[in-house]
Amino acid sequence: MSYVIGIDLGTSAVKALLLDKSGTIIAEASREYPLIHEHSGWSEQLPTDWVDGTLVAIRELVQTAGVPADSIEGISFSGQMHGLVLLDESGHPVRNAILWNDTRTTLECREIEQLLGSVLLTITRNPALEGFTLPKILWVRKHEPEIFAQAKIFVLPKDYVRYRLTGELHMDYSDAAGTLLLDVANKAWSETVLQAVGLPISFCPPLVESHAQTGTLLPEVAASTGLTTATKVFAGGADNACGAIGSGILKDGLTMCSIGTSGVILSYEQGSGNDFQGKVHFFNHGKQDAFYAMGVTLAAGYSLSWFKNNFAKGESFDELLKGLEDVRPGANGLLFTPYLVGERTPHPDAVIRGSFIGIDGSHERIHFARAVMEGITFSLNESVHMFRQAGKTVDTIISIGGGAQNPVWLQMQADIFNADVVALENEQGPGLGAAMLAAYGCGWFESLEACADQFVKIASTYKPESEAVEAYAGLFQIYQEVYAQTKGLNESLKSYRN
Ligand SMILES: Nc1ncnc2c1ncn2[C@@H]1O[C@H](COP(=O)(O)OP(=O)(O)O)[C@@H](O)[C@H]1O
Ligand SMILES: O=C(CO)[C@@H](O)[C@H](O)COP(=O)(O)O
Repeated sequence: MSYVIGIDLGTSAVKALLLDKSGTIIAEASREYPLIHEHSGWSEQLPTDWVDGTLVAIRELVQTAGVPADSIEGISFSGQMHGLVLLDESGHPVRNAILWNDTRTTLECREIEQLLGSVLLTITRNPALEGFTLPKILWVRKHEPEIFAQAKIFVLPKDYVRYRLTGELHMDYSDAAGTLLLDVANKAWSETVLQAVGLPISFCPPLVESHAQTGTLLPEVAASTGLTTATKVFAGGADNACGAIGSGILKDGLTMCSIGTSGVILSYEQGSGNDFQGKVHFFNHGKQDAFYAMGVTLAAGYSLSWFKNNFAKGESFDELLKGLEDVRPGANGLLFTPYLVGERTPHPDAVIRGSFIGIDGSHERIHFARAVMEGITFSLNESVHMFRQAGKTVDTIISIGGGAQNPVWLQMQADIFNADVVALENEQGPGLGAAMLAAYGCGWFESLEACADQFVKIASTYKPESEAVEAYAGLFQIYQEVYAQTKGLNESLKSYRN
């Protein structure tokens, strides 16, 4: 038997899956790592934490699986998007990575808009948003010139890990699309954008397809993980592109909901023709020459983790959420907006922060937990709503990510989205997508679609229930008002944040 490994370099943890040729998951391992929030709106991680976590997770995976090392043919990656890793001449990071949910770069976004005007949207298919990579590069250049002077090239999180495993530097199109430096439709670094911001093309790594082989494991990596130097390493993709592959979103009409640290509603696009005018992100897929559009909630799973860490410390999610199904839709009049680190879709706003509206003396912790989950799902519903307004049919949504582990949340998604919500046998779509890229890259299948037929396994479908759909339709309208009503208040509160 032959095997492949999929690594999902998430924001909360790295998760590794080992699968056989039938798409059965043989073993799983994961390692968490911390986020560093030095100031409100800042979010960093240590690139070495990602590498250490990945090596330990692979070692555990290989030991648990107990399969011969030389039967593990390939390995590939899914990675949290947009995070800036600056490398010096010897390939060492010159500072911490600045992550996708770091919103310190509002001024740099305005600068990019001034330099490029409407050309930016035409080339990169996306507006300048704080989370994207280019504004982070400009921020470091402006605020840390001595550190920036040491930087010779930039990569994204999973590219750095892959580099440390193989010694080779590459970036795939699906992740490059989130940098704001890629000509998305033409699949090339944009000389117009690079010139406008004064960066040389040598600052950008070579581009490859997500299923392309980019090397094999270095001897010291093989030794420390229990793999061999013959293990083929494939580029991999952005976590949302890989999530789409891992949930079979490989043709028009299919939609995915992912609740990880962030939350995403993603819709497949066969060509680059559809123009959403920057209202949703438009990126290259991990499937060659395909695309996807998506709306992003910055603090989706993060909002629930924040709630658990502060009000249920030491408890598991299952303990915190016990009795969730006994609270009716609307959490007894309590509404939450998940703007803990600002928001992206539909309100690109780095200053807005979250609210609980309607706190009542009868509310207990479980009402707050339900309100948090409903608020996250309402935020995602804004993206569903936008896609429907753009003429897309959204009647079935494949739900993945840590949030898909709770059946009450899956039913809540069906009721709020008013669509069938499909759960897979394993919620780790990005890791599965990464493993599928390795399986396809190894030549096990003639297409990603053929691989999906074998690997993507549906567990259950949640149907919308009419009474809850009606209740949520009314609550969603109230939810939509909270942003405008709290925007000014949050602007006034900004100077009190540290
Ligand atoms: N048992 C659970 N029930 C509900 N939500 C959960 C559960 N376990 C994890 N989550 C949610 O999933 C999130 C992590 O999802 P994951 O896909 O692993 O994130 P990432 O890829 O960003 O590291 C957590 O922040 C939490 O909100
Ligand atoms: O910024 C985005 C997408 O544009 C995020 O979706 C990141 O890619 C992080 O993903 P998770 O860690 O939440 O999976």
